[in-house]
Amino acid sequence: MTAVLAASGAPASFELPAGTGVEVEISGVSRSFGSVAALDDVSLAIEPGQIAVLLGPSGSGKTTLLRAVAGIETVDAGTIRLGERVLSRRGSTTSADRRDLGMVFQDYALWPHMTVRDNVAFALRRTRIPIADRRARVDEVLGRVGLGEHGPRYPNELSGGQQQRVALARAIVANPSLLLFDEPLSNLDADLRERMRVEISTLVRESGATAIYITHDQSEAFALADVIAVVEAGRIVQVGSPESIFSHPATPFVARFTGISGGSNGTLRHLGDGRAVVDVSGCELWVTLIGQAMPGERVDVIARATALAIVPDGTRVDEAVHGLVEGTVIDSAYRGAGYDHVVESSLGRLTGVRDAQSHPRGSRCMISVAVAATFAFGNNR
Ligand SMILES: Nc1ncnc2c1ncn2[C@@H]1O[C@H](COP(=O)(O)OP(=O)(O)OP(=O)(O)O)[C@@H](O)[C@H]1O
Repeated sequence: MTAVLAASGAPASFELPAGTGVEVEISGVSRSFGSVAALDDVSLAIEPGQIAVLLGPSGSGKTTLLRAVAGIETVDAGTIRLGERVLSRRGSTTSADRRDLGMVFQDYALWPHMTVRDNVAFALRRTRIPIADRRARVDEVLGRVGLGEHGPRYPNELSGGQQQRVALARAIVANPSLLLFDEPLSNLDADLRERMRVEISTLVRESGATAIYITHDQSEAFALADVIAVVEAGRIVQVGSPESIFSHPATPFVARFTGISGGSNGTLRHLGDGRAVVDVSGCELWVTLIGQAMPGERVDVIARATALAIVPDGTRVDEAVHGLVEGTVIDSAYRGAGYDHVVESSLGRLTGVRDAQSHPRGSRCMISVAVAATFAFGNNR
């Protein structure tokens, strides 16, 4: 497969043989540390070649799950199968170096006393690639990540982004069937993070490997994933495509963790087809209903920022598509393509409310609220 590098340095082409991604099946996995249940009956199936992102807050169990898949952590219950082989079960763990995987860590984890070339070559020590061919393979992959000239250097002579590229080269050099990423971008600044995210996505997809990637950054998760698993307190609470999680978050936690503008409590008035009318502080709105609720019940109402826009007074809307709420502008911030406002409204304090023009602090405004991106959750959610 021919690929063109997008990293720093001159563009070049390289031939990388595509590996074959492995199917990953995690079934009923639990792992406790003392009284802390880091993983509680976790199941997840990942198809060959997919990028699965584990998205969750700090302490939710993402790293423990990734380490269990890598064979660095044992499991108390359940199984982890990679392809045909069950590699983890209670009392039995196949070690990481016999799992045909590459790993990229947040802190790069490079050997400081080895050159860049030797760090990458280290991953080939157990492969069948003839020793005489290894140097060429290492240089090819270093070129692929934009570090063709950096082989003789030591890690402390490289920037953070370059060190992470070395780690990436080391992870892919042996063409593993599974790649694991433990928050690989969190030590990089915002601009570099976005570029490296694109490079990782391109490299992983070209390699053909299956990948599991953990992050607590929802925009990174949405940009990278074929499938997202949202992790909360040791459990996977929703699995789906980025689109399905965005449009149908299973719980208020998932909605909040995947980006909201604001929300409030309301009372459900009428039920429609997957939709409902809610009364929020005296204002009636059509919303998307998640789960079950009956008229008269209290519901959590949450709006994504994409649901909201400031509209001129007197705007007429189709209530089945958009509702209207009134609010007072608290703040206005210039965002290049327009302005984001913070507005106090009957739907609570809303952030990221867009308009092409700025509205002064303290002014009244009308906000249109898209039904498709505003959710009501019944009490059972
Ligand atoms: N070796 C350990 N000994 C004791 N407790 C642990 C150990 N490893 C993890 N834990 C606990 O298990 C829970 C899950 O931790 P884990 O590191 O998997 O979460 P995480 O979602 O990866 O968090 P972060 O994003 O902060 O890395 C936490 O409560 C953590 O304190």
